[in-house]
Amino acid sequence: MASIISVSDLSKVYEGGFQALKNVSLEIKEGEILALLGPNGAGKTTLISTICGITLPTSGTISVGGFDSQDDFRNARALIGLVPQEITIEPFETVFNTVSFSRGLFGKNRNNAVIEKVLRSLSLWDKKDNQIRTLSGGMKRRVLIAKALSHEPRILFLDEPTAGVDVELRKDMWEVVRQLRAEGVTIILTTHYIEEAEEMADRVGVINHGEILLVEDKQALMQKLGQKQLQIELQEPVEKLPESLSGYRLTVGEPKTQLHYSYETTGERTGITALLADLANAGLRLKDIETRQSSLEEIFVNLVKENR
Ligand SMILES: Nc1ncnc2c1ncn2[C@@H]1O[C@H](COP(=O)(O)OP(=O)(O)OP(=O)(O)O)[C@@H](O)[C@H]1O
Repeated sequence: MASIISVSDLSKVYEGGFQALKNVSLEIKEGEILALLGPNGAGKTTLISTICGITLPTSGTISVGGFDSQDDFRNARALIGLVPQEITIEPFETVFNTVSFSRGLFGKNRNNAVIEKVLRSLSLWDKKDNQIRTLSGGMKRRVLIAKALSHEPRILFLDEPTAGVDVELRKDMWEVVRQLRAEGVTIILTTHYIEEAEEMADRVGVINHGEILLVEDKQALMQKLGQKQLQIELQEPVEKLPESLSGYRLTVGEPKTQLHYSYETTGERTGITALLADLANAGLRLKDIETRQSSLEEIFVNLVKENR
C-alpha cells in the first residue's frame, strides 16, 4: 500500500522550550486504520495538529497526498478531516446547518446530497433539524465526525474519539470508524486504551515522551503486549512451592499467601485450568483469584528497554 502521509524527522519545541516531538518519522498507508497509543502528554495531539497544519513544526517535513503541509497548506489540509478531542459546536444551530457550514469552510460548494449521505451514515439524519444543544453527548460526537467529513476528506483524524464515552457508545463509534474504512477513508486515531487499538487498528504506533517507539501490525504487537497475570490468594502461606508445580511459571509473592502466574492471552492455552487442578491436588486451598493485564506503563518500560 502506498503512503498517503509521510512524516519525516519531525520535531516540535513549544514556546518556553518544551520538546513535545523528537525526530518523528512515520509513514501512514492509504486506507489503513492507524492507532497512536500513548499515555497523557506523550505527544499524540501535537503530532496530529502538526500533520493537520494547525501547529507549526520546529523542524522536519510532512507530506499529505503529495502536498507539503506548509508550502501547500490548503491542498494538504483539504484532504484531511479532523475530529478534535473537545466538543466545540454552536449550541443553537441545527445539525444540518452546522455540518453544511463546515463544508463551506473548505471552499467547497453547497451540496445537500453529500451532507445527507454523511448524516445518514452517522445515523443523524432524523436529527438534522434539531439544535445541537438538544442532542446527547454521543450524538454531539457524531456531529463532530460529520463536520470533519463534510468536505469529503480522504483522511480522518480522530483525537481520542471515545474518551469519557460509555461502553455502548464506544462500540457504536468503532462501527462508524469501520464503515468509513470500508469506504476507503484512511483513519488515524489516538487512544489511551489498548483495547481500542486492539479492536480497531490495522497498525499500532506507540508514542511516549515525544518519540515513536514502534509502529507495527496490530497482530504482531498484541502478541508482545498480550501478557496477563493471574494472582492467587491462598488460605495459608507457603514457604516453598511443591515440586508438582515446578512446571508452571509460578512465583510466591509477598505476603506468602500470594502466588503469581503469568500467561499469554494470545496463546492457544493459558494453562489456568490445569494449574488450578494441580494447586488443589497439591493441597493448596484458594481464597481468591484475580487477573490483571500488563499496564500501559509496564508495556512502555518493556518497549523502551527493547528499543534502546
Ligand atoms: N501549546 C503548548 N505549549 C507548551 N507545551 C505544550 C503545548 N501543547 C502541549 N504541550 C505539552 O506537550 C506535551 C505533549 O502534549 P500532547 O497534547 O501532544 O500530548 P497527548 O499525547 O495528546 O496527551 P493526552 O493524551 O493527554 O491528550 C505535553 O507535555 C504538553 O504539556
